[in-house]
Amino acid sequence: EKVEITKEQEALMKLIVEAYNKHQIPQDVTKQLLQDQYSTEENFLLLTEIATSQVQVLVEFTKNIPGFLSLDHEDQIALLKGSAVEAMFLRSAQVFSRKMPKGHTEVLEERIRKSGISEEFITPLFNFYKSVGELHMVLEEQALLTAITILTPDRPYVKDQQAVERLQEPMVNLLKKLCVLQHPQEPQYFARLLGRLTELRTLNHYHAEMLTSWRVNDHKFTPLLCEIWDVQ
Ligand SMILES: CC(C)c1onc(-c2c(Cl)cccc2Cl)c1COc1ccc2cc(-c3cccc(C(=O)O)c3)sc2c1
Repeated sequence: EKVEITKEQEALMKLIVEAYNKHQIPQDVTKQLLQDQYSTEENFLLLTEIATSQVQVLVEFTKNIPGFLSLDHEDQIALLKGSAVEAMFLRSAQVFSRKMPKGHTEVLEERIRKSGISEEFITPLFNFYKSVGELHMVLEEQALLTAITILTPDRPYVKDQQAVERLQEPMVNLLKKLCVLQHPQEPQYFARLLGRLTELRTLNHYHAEMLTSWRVNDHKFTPLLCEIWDVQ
């Protein structure tokens, strides 16, 4: 039967996409990727600055998700802390899937490869970027997938999981309809998108190890990253 987006789904879509477009890392931060110092230290500092800016952007985007601010305040924090790494993998993955202006893609890859991350994490990290790139997600899908990731009910320390499910479910239903409408020739596209969310969960584990190895080599993070990642 014909797939229809309802008026209220249309309104939800508009809110999520507007929030996603409104909250972006400032150009002057990402433009620094093009500067010419490429030492491991310089790359780490640059990625730390971008990640810090990304967390600020993520918090603002999350506050615009309908219903999020009505959740229990401690649950709001638990959702942000639990999803930050996954949301940043999604965000940085978009850079690799769309051809960034002025070759951001190449310099970002170079800087990530030479930022003190051990080889064992580089492989799964770039496999994920490749698998997201192959999906050629449209902006609506990227925005919804980020909101769905943030609204994952079973994050550690979330008390009222049902309240989070009630916010996540309409987003998942909307994304499912969008996928059918955007990719009619690919019925399994929605399943492939959700498969990326599963892959994101495994990347959380790798990221925890990345943080430990950086800290062992006495790398400093910003106060915001220390707070969201419970380090130092
Ligand atoms: C603290 C730091 C060393 C770190 O620790 N782990 C990670 C990480 C790494 Cl490596 C990979 C995945 C996830 C994490 Cl969390 C990072 C760096 O995280 C980030 C986070 C967001 C973004 C957005 C970018 C980006 C570029 C150009 C354009 C745009 C754009 O949105 O236009 C975005 S790069 C970037 C790097």
